[in-house]
Amino acid sequence: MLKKNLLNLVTHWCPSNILARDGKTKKFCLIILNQPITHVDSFNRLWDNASFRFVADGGSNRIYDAFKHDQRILARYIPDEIRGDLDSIRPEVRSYYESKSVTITKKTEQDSTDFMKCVALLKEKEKELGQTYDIVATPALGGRFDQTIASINLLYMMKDQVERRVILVSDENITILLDKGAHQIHCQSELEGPTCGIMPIGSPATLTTKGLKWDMVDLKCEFGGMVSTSNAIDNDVIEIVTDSPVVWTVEINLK
Ligand SMILES: Nc1ncnc2c1ncn2[C@@H]1O[C@H](COP(=O)(O)OP(=O)(O)OP(=O)(O)O)[C@@H](O)[C@H]1O
Ligand SMILES: Cc1ncc(C[n+]2csc(CCO)c2C)c(N)n1
Repeated sequence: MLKKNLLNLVTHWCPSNILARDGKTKKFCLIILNQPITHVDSFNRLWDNASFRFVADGGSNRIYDAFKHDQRILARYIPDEIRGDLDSIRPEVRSYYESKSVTITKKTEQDSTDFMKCVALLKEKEKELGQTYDIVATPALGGRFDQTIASINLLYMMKDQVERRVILVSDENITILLDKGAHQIHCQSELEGPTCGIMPIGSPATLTTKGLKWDMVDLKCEFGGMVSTSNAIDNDVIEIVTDSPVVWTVEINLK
């Protein structure tokens, strides 16, 4: 390891496990957001690897539209629950999932997005089950910029929940938040890479890394100065030490 934090703790990550075909990933709850499902292969892998599948309001239209060409295929993608303010789900989509006995719950608070309402739903389920699940949300990022920032903000809101991880999966990327401290990211070349980025979105961060094409040594990164974009994985294990939370993103590359 390059450097260690005061407690000598290193956080280990292998986020691309969620896309593995062998289902070796830790249990997670998949939350489907309202963006087009274009990469069906990665969507299928996430669906199959998930323990629960919750849909944020208009995300239901996206599943329906992606698979409606074949009723048998459509019937393979029945979520556990649809939740949100329900201003986006189309009537025929609602009827379809109601006919499949899916619980559809309306929540109208005006301070939380429908993505956040699905996170609240998971917390309710966890209380019942006495177990915590990681969260994988897809298709996340892209589309409306305010929604994209709301999803990144959710990573920051959840960062102190040390028992769970939150992973955003967009068409081309896996994105997570690394809290201040030392991290090892285990990369799988059959699932991800080569391009990656480390972005100090919440505040400036001083970074030391090992395993990247452009490594950093005590380098201050900040908006208005250096932000490590278009970097590349150069080793199976990436080591990162940061004094503030940073966003890690890596390109999906299924082989
Ligand atoms: N245009 C978009 N770009 C990126 N993400 C989106 C977009 N629209 C929706 N989402 C994500 O999908 C979730 C469900 O979307 P929904 O169908 O409720 O649309 P919305 O009513 O515009 O969203 P919200 O009510 O959460 O502001 C949102 O909470 C957000 O995380
Ligand atoms: C300061 C502030 N800015 C924006 C909103 C609006 N808003 C944020 S999340 C949400 C729910 C969307 O379904 C809405 C309407 C707010 N409440 N407070």
